[in-house]
Amino acid sequence: MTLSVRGLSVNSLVRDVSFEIGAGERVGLIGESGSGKSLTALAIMGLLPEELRASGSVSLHGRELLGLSEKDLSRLRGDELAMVFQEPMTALNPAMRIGRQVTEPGRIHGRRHRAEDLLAAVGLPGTARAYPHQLSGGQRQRVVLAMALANEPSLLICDEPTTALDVTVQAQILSLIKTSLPAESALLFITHDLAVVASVCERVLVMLDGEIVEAGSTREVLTQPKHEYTRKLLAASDLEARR
Ligand SMILES: Nc1ncnc2c1ncn2[C@@H]1O[C@H](COP(=O)(O)OP(=O)(O)OP(=O)(O)O)[C@@H](O)[C@H]1O
Repeated sequence: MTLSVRGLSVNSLVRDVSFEIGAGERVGLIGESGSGKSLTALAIMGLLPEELRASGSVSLHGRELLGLSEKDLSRLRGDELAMVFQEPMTALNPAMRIGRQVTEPGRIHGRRHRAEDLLAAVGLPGTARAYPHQLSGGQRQRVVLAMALANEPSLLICDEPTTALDVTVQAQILSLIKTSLPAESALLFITHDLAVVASVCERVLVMLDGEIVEAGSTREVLTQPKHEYTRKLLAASDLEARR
């Protein structure tokens, strides 16, 4: 199993969360704002703010991550573990050329990549000498994806990666995630958009008030939701209208 989360709690904000993601599996995590999706992701990455504490177990290929030293965690991040956030500028250095930024994760982890190759793979040939402010929001998110995927992570976590982008660009980024993620990588995709889950994920977890209240195949959960909260989420979405 690539990722195994067992009884994960973050203070009392996330409670007793358990799920697994196998190699190549794409799993959605949905739920309303404040339900604990981001804290779950940050706990897996070892990036919780100092005042919060995770308990339970998070293991990657059988190796326990909770309690690892910052040094060991930073060795995993950008290599085995990668994360893409909603706002690409949070992951980019405004004063560094794009080409150098995309090769940085490789350099840190002792691998050499050509910036041009990484950028071409995300549809941005010829941009290596640009600075982030010279790119559009969608192009910046492509750069972040190029960085996240450079070392072919075992697990990629995307936290609302398209929410800050306009609709046409959202579709391009989603299709890029689907096509450029290595076949063996596990994906945890956080979104509030059920149409996105339907297009990207084969399984989905539904979070409410810090707990997972429903889990199953995307088809099952979106067509025959068991939990009342999932039914409400579906009723409130325009998923049918977009089909
Ligand atoms: N550093 C913190 N200290 C205390 N409470 C926090 C902290 N960070 C987040 N919370 C609270 O934890 C709960 C879960 O937050 P989280 O960001 O995981 O929600 P979310 O489901 O990702 O929401 P969104 O979709 O808005 O990002 C919220 O009630 C939030 O206010």
